[in-house]
Amino acid sequence: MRPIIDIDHVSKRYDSGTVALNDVSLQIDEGEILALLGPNGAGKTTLISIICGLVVPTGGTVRVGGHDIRKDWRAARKLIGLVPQEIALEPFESVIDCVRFTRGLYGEPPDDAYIERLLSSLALWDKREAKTRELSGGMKRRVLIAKALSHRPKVLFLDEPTAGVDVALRREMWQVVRELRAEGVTIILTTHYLEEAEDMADRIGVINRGELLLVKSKDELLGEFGKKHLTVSLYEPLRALPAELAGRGLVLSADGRELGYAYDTRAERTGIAHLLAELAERGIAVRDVSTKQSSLEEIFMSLVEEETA
Ligand SMILES: Nc1ncnc2c1ncn2[C@@H]1O[C@H](COP(=O)(O)OP(=O)(O)OP(=O)(O)O)[C@@H](O)[C@H]1O
Repeated sequence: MRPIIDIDHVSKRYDSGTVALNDVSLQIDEGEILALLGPNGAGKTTLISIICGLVVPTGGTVRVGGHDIRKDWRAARKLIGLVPQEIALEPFESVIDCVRFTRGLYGEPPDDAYIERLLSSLALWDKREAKTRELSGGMKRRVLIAKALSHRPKVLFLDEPTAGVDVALRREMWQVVRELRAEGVTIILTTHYLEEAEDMADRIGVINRGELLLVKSKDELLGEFGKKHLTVSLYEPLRALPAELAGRGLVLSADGRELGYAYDTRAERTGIAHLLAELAERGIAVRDVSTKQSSLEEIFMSLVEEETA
């Protein structure tokens, strides 16, 4: 299957000299939800802005639906909707006019039946005649989504759509996103809420300092990096790891009081029973054991820290 978005060796150096993206390549398939994670200033908005034609890359090419975003920008942009980070709406315009207007900007003929369906699906139909300044923050965010979908794009970018939004509303927004995906819209979102990415995304991309560190399916990421950690506290500190226990991935803490062991919960044999038996055999008395599952948050932090180190 041809990807709906093909990002090929894209770089961006702003006039200030900041290198916001360094040789990023990424293919996004039709119908998937991709979450882009990364700390502040990592380059996420720059990447989205390049694909949407708002920022010009200093290197590389981007194709949307096979159309080069620079040479064939009109066709490429028709396929894209963007929900920006900042809420910017005309305060005295009605909801319906504002959505109709955006559709017109894309050169699409009026289609009130579609606009009605769109506003209804976003629970905005009752508010269609309200001026946007009369809306709550959550409603305003939904108007931004309606605007972004007014020309029926195939790809929707959501740049931190739930930043500063309360928990109930966040759930509501995610319901909207799920429904869009069910209709076949490809969704690329940036978020700082890792549980959101864990909950929603099919694939997760991690960006740090302008580099795409990895892109993996969420299950693969959690499976590969999402190990469980066993910590064994010892009665007597060890000076060093006994030679017989070396080479098994055991780590002795600096004070010698704890043995750390990472294991894959999906493995048939985790090796824990064996390990505890061997400790007992060597007369190493165990005071306590605890286990912990690594979350996406820890995986993310370890990737970013590893790269920064
Ligand atoms: N117009 C600009 N001119 C100069 N530098 C910029 C411009 N826009 C962004 N940058 C810089 O590029 C880098 C990447 O910024 P970007 O907004 O893409 O990051 P981000 O990952 O979206 O961050 P956040 O999570 O904070 O939104 C930052 O160092 C930022 O200061």
